[in-house]
Amino acid sequence: MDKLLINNLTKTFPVGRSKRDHLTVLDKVSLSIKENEFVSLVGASGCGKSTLLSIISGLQTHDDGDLKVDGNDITGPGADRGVVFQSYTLLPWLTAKENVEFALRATGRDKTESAELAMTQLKLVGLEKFADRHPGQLSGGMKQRVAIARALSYKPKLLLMDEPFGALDALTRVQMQELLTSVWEREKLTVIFVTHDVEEAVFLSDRIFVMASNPGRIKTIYDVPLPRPRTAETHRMPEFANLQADVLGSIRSEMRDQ
Ligand SMILES: Nc1ncnc2c1ncn2[C@@H]1O[C@H](COP(=O)(O)OP(=O)(O)OP(=O)(O)O)[C@@H](O)[C@H]1O
Repeated sequence: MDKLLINNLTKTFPVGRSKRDHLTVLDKVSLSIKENEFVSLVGASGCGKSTLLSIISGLQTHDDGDLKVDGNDITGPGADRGVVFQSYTLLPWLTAKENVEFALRATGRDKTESAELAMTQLKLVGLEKFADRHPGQLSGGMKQRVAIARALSYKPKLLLMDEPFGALDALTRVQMQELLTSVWEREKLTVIFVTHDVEEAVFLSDRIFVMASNPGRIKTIYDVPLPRPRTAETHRMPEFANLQADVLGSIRSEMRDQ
């Protein structure tokens, strides 16, 4: 069954003073993503990856086309979708646990249930010992783990991630990729992951969607037939390097055509 179905999605932004001047950022984007799939969106800067993710999250509206999660139209943000951005977006005056609790309270859970669920989620990302720390006392990787715990706390089945590991150092990034893969497998999530890092996309994904720019659209879809679980060994497989080169070539050829 399709977890997400998008049909002929179009998005424009007004530019200039006249109402008629607009920039078409996404042009008739159609795609479907199956339950429990891990999909990455890659493409040149400005091709519309974040806009597409933001429309799926319900934080931005679209002009035309249909979007459905589990067969239901997307009309705004909802607890069926969790979102993690590159910037940590934690509330600095709340502890790690309180940040997660805050999101849970917003979905209508009472104080006791929110506190219990928040600790369960922090354990899931290995942060139970840091529950009482404030964001300013946590490393970048830890903050991003809190953001993942928060996004998963109300049990969404579709997780939307926009460059979530972009601000992390290389080693922490690898650790976070492994953490995400294990959470994805355990929680049977469907993930849409925006990244500039093609190696990261190949390592994590079942499929990679390369987007083209001006206007943004899906250019090529690559299957990633690498076995799971993926490990450090996976990076050394010839198929890994070949696929990485193909995806990079597709992005570069698109940039040359612009
Ligand atoms: N609120 C807005 N108003 C006008 N134009 C916008 C707005 N938001 C985004 N755009 C434009 O839409 C296009 C797509 O932007 P978007 O951020 O989705 O691209 P992206 O592929 O995520 O880029 P990057 O990889 O650099 O993050 C860009 O040309 C951008 O300037």
